[in-house]
Amino acid sequence: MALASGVRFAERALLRPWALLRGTTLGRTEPAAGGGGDGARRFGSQRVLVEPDAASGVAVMKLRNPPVNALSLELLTELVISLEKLENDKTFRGVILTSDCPRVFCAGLDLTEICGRNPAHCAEYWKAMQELWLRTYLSSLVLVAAINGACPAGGCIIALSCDCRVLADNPKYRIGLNETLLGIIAPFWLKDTYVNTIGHRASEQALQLGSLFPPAEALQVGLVDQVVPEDQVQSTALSEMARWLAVPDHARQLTKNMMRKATADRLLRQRDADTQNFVSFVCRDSIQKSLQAYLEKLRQRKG
Ligand SMILES: CCCCC/C=C\CCCC/C=C/C(=O)SCCNC(=O)CCNC(=O)[C@H](O)C(C)(C)COP(=O)(O)OP(=O)(O)OC[C@H]1O[C@@H](n2cnc3c(N)ncnc32)[C@H](O)[C@@H]1OP(=O)(O)O
Repeated sequence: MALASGVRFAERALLRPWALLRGTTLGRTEPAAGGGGDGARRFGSQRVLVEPDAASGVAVMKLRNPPVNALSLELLTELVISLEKLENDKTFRGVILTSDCPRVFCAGLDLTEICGRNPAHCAEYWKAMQELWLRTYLSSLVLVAAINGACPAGGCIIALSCDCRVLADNPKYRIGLNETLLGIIAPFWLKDTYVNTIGHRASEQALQLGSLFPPAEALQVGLVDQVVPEDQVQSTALSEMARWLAVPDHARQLTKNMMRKATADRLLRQRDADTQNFVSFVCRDSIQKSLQAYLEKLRQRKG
């Protein structure tokens, strides 16, 4: 379904979120395997599986957009709506974000959403990306990223927006912002998030070089908080969650807001200009050629 352009994504998501979903089944509720009561029922959508545990107040949210959890417009939309649903349900205090796809947490922007597309589509897509970042970065919930696979670029943005990151110890699971290697540039709000996490000098180096850090280096630079064997990612994420939930919500939430608001406000003040910048940048012929070549390389690499 084509969406009317010119209407802000956030406004539409708030007014009629379901209308944004193309061919999705968001809101479906089904019993979890072996589950019984309400606390064990899972809900979600085609691309986001939510396993809520009402007793602990923690939900596990799994990205499932195979093969690599590329952030399609649909996945972005479903993530925002699932998060909003949990935020509005006072039963929940924390979310563990993880991947349902083997070996990949999230491959970042779905390049097919910005390659060979018209400016209106690119604008709509970018607004959805901004919306997800704003929602996660300012979420009142505790968000723990259980990173069970490769985590480049947009995947790293999602992880960085969480409060805590646990990475599986596998040399193939690299994390970082590799935009420059694709010939594109991380927007200022992404740069700010990086700086807030690993500091100015480390960000300056990593952003320019497009560094993707293997687990030990990611831990050393402060990009993740824990690196653990792959089969312990989930349990470690739960332990981290318990540590964060031990703090009274109001004090933690106000502190989080104090730490993050200025960074988010910077985007909120210039959201339209940021969208325009993105669109005019990615629609340049030279950038389209780079993206096309990069996608081609990814496809050939497979064969
Ligand atoms: C001044 C103005 C400012 C302007 C701002 C401009 C730009 C803003 C940038 C915004 C910031 C965010 C940027 C991004 O996120 S860009 C995306 C970067 N992502 C990557 O570089 C990751 C690419 N993928 C991989 O490295 C690997 O796929 C992998 C994630 C490590 C997984 O490897 P593997 O399991 O071996 O899978 P394959 O490589 O075989 O891939 C399977 C199929 O998936 C397709 N694929 C992979 N990644 C993407 C993607 N990001 N988008 C779309 N499609 C993707 C791949 O081509 C394979 O497809 P096929 O089955 O058809 O061959």
